Amino acid sequence: MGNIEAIPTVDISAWIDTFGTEEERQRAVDEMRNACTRYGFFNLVGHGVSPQAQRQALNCAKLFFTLSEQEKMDVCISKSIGRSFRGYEPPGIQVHQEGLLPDTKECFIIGHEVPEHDPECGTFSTGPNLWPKSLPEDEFRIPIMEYQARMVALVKVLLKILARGLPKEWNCSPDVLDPLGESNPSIPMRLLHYGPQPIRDDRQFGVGDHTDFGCVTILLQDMGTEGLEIWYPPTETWIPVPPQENAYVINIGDMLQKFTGGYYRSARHRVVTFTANHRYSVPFFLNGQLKLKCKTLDGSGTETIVGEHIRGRLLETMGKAGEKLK
Ligand SMILES: O=C(O)CCC(=O)C(=O)O
Ligand SMILES: [Fe+2]
Repeated sequence: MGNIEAIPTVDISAWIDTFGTEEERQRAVDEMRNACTRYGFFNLVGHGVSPQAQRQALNCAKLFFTLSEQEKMDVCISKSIGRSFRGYEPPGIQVHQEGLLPDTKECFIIGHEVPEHDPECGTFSTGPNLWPKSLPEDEFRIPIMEYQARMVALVKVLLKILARGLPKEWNCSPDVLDPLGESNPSIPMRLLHYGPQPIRDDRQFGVGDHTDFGCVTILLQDMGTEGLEIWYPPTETWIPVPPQENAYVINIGDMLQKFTGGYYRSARHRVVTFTANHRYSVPFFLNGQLKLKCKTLDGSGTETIVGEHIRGRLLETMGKAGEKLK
């Protein structure tokens, strides 16, 4: 077996530009299927999101983490309504594996904006976002919500391509994955910051070895801040996934792996931060429509309710800070 050193790159410009030919669109389907059945990860290019929009999202992350401890704690997750799970999560909360220390990352979580008067407000992952008072709207809230809308549009295209890549013999409709991204799906986006960790400790990571809980993750990494690695079982090695200019890293999560009976892989990954550098990244997670009942598409019959699956997985990692989700 050859030396596997990099995840594949998939170009979806034929699905974004109206002049893409059928042959080019099918090529993107085939490439994405290969990437998702084999690695569960790929670099995405030709996605149509401008470099300016990407830079602005990262700048919002950098801006948030210039706030003082007090300003960050003013929008702490514990202040979000019910189980809506929005706002600032301090470092040292999530633990992904027994024996590992809690993640060093700190993050700010933004979801679908649901007003307080909505009857669903306060249910899991559903409610108003928390916005820091000291950050001007046009530098923070507005660009973030614009970027979120871009991510929703992009993930809908990815669902179309992934649906077309499913095995022919399953006879799935080309729209079979669409409901995951419809009717106000759960779409947490995390502005992430990893502080430097100059002293190496094999139990301490930026984010410890884990799989994502939801369906599809669209990850934006800041150039020059390496650290993401994915586990590749055939060679039993960690493959580094360095940031690429203007690209995204896409990965499949546990919910889509379940829905497709394991056809698309939810791969283990982690963020190694044994460096003196800061790292910023912005993952957008399509968890899916929380009430949706997903019966395994291969016909084997197992049914999973998206919201129950996601909340259960989150609770496993949140320790005491997860009390509010119970
Ligand atoms: O920061 C990253 O590159 C990845 C973070 C991650 O894996 C996650 O938040 O699930
Ligand atoms: Fe992840």
